[in-house]
Amino acid sequence: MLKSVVFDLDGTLIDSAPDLHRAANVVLRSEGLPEISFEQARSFIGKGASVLIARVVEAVGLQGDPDAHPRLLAKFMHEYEREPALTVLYPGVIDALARLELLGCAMGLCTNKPEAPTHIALKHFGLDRHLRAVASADTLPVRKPDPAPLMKVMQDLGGPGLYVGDSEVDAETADRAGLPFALFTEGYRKSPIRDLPHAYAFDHWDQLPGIVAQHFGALEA
Ligand SMILES: O=C(O)COP(=O)(O)O
Ligand SMILES: [Mg+2]
Repeated sequence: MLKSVVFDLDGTLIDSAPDLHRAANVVLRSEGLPEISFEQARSFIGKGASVLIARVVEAVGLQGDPDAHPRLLAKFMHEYEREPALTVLYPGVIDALARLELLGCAMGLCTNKPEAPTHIALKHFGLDRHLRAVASADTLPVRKPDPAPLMKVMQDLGGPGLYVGDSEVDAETADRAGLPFALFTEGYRKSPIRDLPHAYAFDHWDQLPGIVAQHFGALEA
């Protein structure tokens, strides 16, 4: 039986908040504006770069300036499209992906990070060799929580399966796609675990192969 497993990227496979925070503050400094805190940056992640910069613009009180968003977003993309410097894989990710491969899973990615930095990060961390299909924020005209990118990745893998992510956006996306959701609890969610609809939850990647085996085993039984 087909075992499709699709992952979110930021806050799920990689802890990228430090690089996103750094890039946002490089932009703010270039504008002579006050920097944002790490906690602010972390809370702005989830709906892609454009929304992150909209929140930055609001945080520094520039929402009245119509040029601020496009200008800061262009600077941010320039700053962010480079090799990750402060980003790390969550512990156990590579082992878990190797074990999922042994279980015969077809794996893919559905992220709200734009294509260019997505592919730089996947290659940097050696994740690309495990992922047969990828949808980023700009792959389709719509992005998460619209279910279309997730459904496209599942289709590219051969059929529906499990979505694994860390946020409110991911839980909503899986729900709208009619797919089961596994919540990684150590990412960038803002709500309590119980408020995010999920079939499974895990706080360390060494738990995921067991969850996946149980999920598809139950379907086979
Ligand atoms: O870059 C973002 O805002 C979110 O990215 P993610 O969908 O991989 O969590
Ligand atoms: Mg995420």
